[in-house]
Amino acid sequence: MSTILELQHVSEVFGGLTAVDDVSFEVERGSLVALIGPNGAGKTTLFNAITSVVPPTSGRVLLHTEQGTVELNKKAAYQVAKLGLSRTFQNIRLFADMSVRDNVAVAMTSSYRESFVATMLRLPSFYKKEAAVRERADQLLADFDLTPYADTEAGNLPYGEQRRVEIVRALATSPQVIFLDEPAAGMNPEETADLMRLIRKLQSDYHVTVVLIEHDMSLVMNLAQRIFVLDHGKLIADGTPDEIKANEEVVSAYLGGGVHA
Ligand SMILES: Nc1ncnc2c1ncn2[C@@H]1O[C@H](COP(=O)(O)OP(=O)(O)OP(=O)(O)O)[C@@H](O)[C@H]1O
Repeated sequence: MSTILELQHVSEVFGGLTAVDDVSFEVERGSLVALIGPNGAGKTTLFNAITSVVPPTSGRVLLHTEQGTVELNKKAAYQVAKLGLSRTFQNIRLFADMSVRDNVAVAMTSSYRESFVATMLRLPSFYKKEAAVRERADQLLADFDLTPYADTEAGNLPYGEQRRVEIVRALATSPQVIFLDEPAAGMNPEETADLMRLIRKLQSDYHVTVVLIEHDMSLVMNLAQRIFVLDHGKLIADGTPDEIKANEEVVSAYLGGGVHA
């Protein structure tokens, strides 16, 4: 196994508040890991720091690829996305008035970029690329049982389906790492079970490294191979689900008596 993502002493300071405090850890290529911790622990802030949405105040975020190592903290968010990191947000950010297919296709346009001239003149290559984008979007929708909704406006879908579309859209750019911010929030048990199958598929069929923030401990303990625990911005534990469940500091900071795994 090799490391794909490495955080070295990452901190994020907002005015007088240290939201992420000297966090270092490594994520193995192809693994499925979770970031957990109480409300306000700094989980979303850390996602924002890794993906350069809000670059870290200090520390380094390294992406190790076959071509070499890239320092993500020196890149803009769009460059980080191009390097193969994609994410979903706590609040769903689909284009509500666009069809499900178009939501997925739009995400792909950056990887299938056609020249301005070819687009304006509608040259044959433009139509070829358009067809390729549509074909791949439809393939992804089929893989994730979303074909019946392909022509539905995304905003009209039930909540759980919208979340699934968002994850499939994040996958459309063929990322190396996907970051999911509370994917099970607001889902009923049936939707959560579907979501767990979807997340497993990202790893098993698409070989994507998955990093997720989640408060649903049953989902986390069942899915994650490794768990990182944040509390007040600090990494207080890092281990397998069994190690985390047995960690007294984690139990008193976060899990309490309520781990239903
Ligand atoms: N842009 C910002 N400016 C100032 N403070 C911020 C900013 N973003 C986050 N914070 C603060 O940083 C801390 C960490 O917030 P963050 O949203 O990362 O926590 P979280 O672990 O994701 O919480 P939750 O589980 O509730 O989503 C909080 O105290 C929050 O108020």
